[in-house]
Amino acid sequence: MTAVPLPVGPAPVKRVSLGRRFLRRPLGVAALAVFAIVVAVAVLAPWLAPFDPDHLDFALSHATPGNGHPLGGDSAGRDILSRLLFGARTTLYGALITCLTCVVLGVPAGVAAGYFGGVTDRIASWISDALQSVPVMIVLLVVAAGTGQNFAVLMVTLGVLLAPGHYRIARARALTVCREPYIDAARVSGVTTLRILRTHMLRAVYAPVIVQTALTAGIAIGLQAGLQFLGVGSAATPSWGQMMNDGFQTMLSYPLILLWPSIALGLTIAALAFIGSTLADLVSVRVELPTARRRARVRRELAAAPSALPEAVASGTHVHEVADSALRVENLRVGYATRDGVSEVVRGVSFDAAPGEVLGIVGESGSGKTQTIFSVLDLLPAGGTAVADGIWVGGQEVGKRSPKERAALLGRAIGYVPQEPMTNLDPSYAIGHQLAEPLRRVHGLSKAAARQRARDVLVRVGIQDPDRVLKAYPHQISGGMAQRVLIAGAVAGRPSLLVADEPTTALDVTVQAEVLELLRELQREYGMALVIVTHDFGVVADICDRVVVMKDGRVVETGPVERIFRRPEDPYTAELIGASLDDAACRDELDEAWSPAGARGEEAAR
Ligand SMILES: Nc1ncnc2c1ncn2[C@@H]1O[C@H](COP(=O)(O)OP(=O)(O)OP(=O)(O)O)[C@@H](O)[C@H]1O
Repeated sequence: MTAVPLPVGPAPVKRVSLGRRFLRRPLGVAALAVFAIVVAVAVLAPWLAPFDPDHLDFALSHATPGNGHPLGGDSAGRDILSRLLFGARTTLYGALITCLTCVVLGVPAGVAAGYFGGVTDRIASWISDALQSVPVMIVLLVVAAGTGQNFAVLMVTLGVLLAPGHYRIARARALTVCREPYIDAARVSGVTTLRILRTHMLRAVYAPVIVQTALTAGIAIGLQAGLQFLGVGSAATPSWGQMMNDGFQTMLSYPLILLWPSIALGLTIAALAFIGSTLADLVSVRVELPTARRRARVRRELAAAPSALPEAVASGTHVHEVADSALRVENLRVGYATRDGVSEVVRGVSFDAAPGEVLGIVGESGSGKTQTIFSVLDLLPAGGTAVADGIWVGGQEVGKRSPKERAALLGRAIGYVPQEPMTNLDPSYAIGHQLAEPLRRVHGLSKAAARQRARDVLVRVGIQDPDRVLKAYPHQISGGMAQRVLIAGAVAGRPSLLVADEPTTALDVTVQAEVLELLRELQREYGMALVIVTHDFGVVADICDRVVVMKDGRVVETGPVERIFRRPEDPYTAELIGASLDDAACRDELDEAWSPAGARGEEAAR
């Protein structure tokens, strides 16, 4: 076989900052522009205002727009535009005090409660719950009465009352993050608690806190205007709430006086709400999905890439006729849209597997094994695009079918065993439910029949006490048992093709051997084709008949296991075998096992 020249690795996918992603949302940008104008107006009010906002001119009382007063005059004879511009200052100043108070009190308390838990969490959560049950407006009126209507104190009080919003968000995020393995890693490497809180935890909460702050600012502005409308605050300081109060009293005869501050207030609150919701969208979806146009471009570029098929076929990539294959993949390409074009992660991969055959797809981390398999299953992550000359399952072309039709193959024609047993079982449901539910939904079995089939299949995969396991939750069984459960789920529907993605990586050595043996037994018993993805040539040696070696998204070599071990044609394959089987004793055993007189015999070697 001729070695395929290796391409350079795929271009790294650039991470786009939150700010830049925000600027791609038209609604968010419009809201930000409105808010920026309000801020600019507030800062530049002394220069922009045509008149002193407190200057009284009785001739201007209830004046309609015109005569140098674009928005007219209020009931006391003051220029409405000037008061509106200065009112923006009061409004934003109040919102700023409230938001700062929320952040300063709520975020550290939430992070500490989530990280330390126990008494800290209980006390902080109790205070937060107590604050939430307080009637905000009444407390503000009492504080206004007690402090001589001090505006700053009122806004700080409002911040204290709204701080539970920030607290809850920071606590929830901290609770999730503090269980992450990288936090444990930081702890064991001697990083101080203060540093972990400052770096990892605050970094994790900052995005949702920004969202919450934008929403809180809107709420604070609304409540502040409500207080001013009720007459709280100094009459000497222009504010939108006071202006609304003035307009409200003359609403029927001079409606414009009420209209201007209402528009200013409405626009500012709406802008903050849209900024908040756009940020919330961006924070919850960290990876931006390419638009339909970019996706179509990726598809075109992948399709236009030169085909690797003729050489691959010539070198024995396909050894079965289409009709005789359980799985056949021809010239598969997978790409992701990047800012500079397309990052191609699978580049013209072709292989096939016959019923009853075990095919290993082997390669180092990042070589494209999982992307290849996920393309077959139509489970590529959002943003990934697969293009192929053909994908056949059981002799039927499925690559051009709709996503719904592809999904219908899973659990019926194709079974799938994932890499991480624990994370693939839902902790909220008992094992029995998780096994029986797909049998009922996909195969239409009755509840009792599905449960019986689930029990039978658990027995078949070697679970000693199936009745206990059926009732158990995932955290009550070991990793090895969980993998057996997933294998049971994958074969329960009697698929003709079983795909296993690194099924032993998360298990210890003894359990690995048992799981491989089980897969081999089931594959023989049900006559399935088994496609097993692995980075380990030891696994290939254990159970595979043929192997596809991948690197940088391409097939570098393919052939029967015996031949590949004896005479790897590509230096990369030799290197990979050496890295996996560096124990001389093991190698000797393999050599012996694959001697012409060995168990599998010369006949199987091609
Ligand atoms: N969502 C994604 N967006 C962009 N590139 C991706 C994405 N997922 C995977 N890739 C890239 O695709 C390439 C192949 O990844 P793949 O997961 O198939 O590797 P692998 O051979 O299965 O390795 P491993 O065993 O470590 O999972 C890698 O370079 C990876 O960075």
